[in-house]
Amino acid sequence: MATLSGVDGKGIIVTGGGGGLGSAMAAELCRLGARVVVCGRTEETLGQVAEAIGAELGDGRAFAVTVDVRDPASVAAMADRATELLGAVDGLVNNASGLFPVKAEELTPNGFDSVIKIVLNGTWHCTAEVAGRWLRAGRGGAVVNVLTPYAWMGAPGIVHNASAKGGVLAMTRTLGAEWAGRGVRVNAVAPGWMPVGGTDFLAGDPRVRRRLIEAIPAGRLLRAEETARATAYLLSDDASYVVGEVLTIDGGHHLSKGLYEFLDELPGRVS
Ligand SMILES: CCCCCCCCCCC/C=C/C(=O)SCCNC(=O)CCNC(=O)[C@H](O)C(C)(C)COP(=O)(O)OP(=O)(O)OC[C@H]1O[C@@H](n2cnc3c(N)ncnc32)[C@H](O)[C@@H]1OP(=O)(O)O
Ligand SMILES: NC(=O)C1=CN([C@@H]2O[C@H](COP(=O)(O)OP(=O)(O)OC[C@H]3O[C@@H](n4cnc5c(N)ncnc54)[C@H](OP(=O)(O)O)[C@@H]3O)[C@@H](O)[C@H]2O)C=CC1
Repeated sequence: MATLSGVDGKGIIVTGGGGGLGSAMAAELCRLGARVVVCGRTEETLGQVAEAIGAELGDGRAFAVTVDVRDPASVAAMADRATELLGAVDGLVNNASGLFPVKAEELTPNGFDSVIKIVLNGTWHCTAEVAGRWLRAGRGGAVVNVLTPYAWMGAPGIVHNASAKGGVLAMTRTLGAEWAGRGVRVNAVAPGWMPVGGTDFLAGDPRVRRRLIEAIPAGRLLRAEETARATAYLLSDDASYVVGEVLTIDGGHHLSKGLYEFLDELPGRVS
């Protein structure tokens, strides 16, 4: 019986690997057989993530490397170190991000720039560096960008992050088509809200939590591990014909439109 090839034996870089989703993603990719470099700016949290994975799965599976994705020189140094640690880099997950809720009219130019530099420019710097090495070496690889449905829906209250994610969506489709013929695949996952990491603060407010869950047709929140498994698929050779695609994992949240819940009350409806 044929089995899925998965990420077993692959070397993968996860940016923002010290964060809520990044750390869960790194651990799940390692459980699926990968070896992972978690990178970000904070050495301490990265070390804790690598240590926890080591305690669960054994040494030599996860490594911590510092990087500032806004700085191309720092990204190049991270890629050098990741190659030494992993032997070969087969995949890149662009997960690092920045966000704070703000009314658009109150957002300063520097506030807008601060998020664009991390999310849009940072994704580009990492992709250009890592995929550039694959292209020059004449070998393939897989990039997965972490989006969210508001990359195409928009999100009042976070114009900086929504604009950056929209740019990364265009980057995903553009590079997906530009590099597919040379074995470099670029795809994305678009998870809905997970009560982890940068939006954990929302989870404690019962009004926010209830409103978010009510809008999700699947009727529950997403688990970080589910996003990790979707990412693993796109990184794997099973997805070798998947190019410039966005795998949405949001329980139908972005499709939750219309008046379905009022259907039985509408005049003129024949049941
Ligand atoms: C709220 C709506 C929720 C909808 C829920 C539904 C779905 C949820 C989907 C969630 C998707 C998640 C996306 C994410 O990206 S989560 C990741 C979040 N993680 C982080 O943000 C961690 C990293 N963050 C940071 O590094 C910083 O927060 C920052 C992004 C600001 C970057 O730091 P940096 O050091 O570069 O920036 P500064 O602190 O120097 O500030 C730069 C300018 O930005 C202004 N600023 C900063 N914070 C705020 C704030 N809270 N409100 C307003 N303005 C802010 C700051 O004043 C600086 O501007 P000025 O120089 O002009 O003053
Ligand atoms: N949580 C959620 O519900 C959802 C999250 N997402 C996406 O998932 C991803 C992870 O989010 P989440 O885990 O919630 O957030 P976190 O804040 O926990 O993670 C963000 C990570 O990005 C890193 N980072 C920020 N700036 C830089 C930088 N300049 N260079 C390198 N690393 C940086 C941070 O580390 P450090 O500060 O140490 O550098 C941190 O580890 C994001 O792309 C987000 O948009 C998508 C949908 C829903």
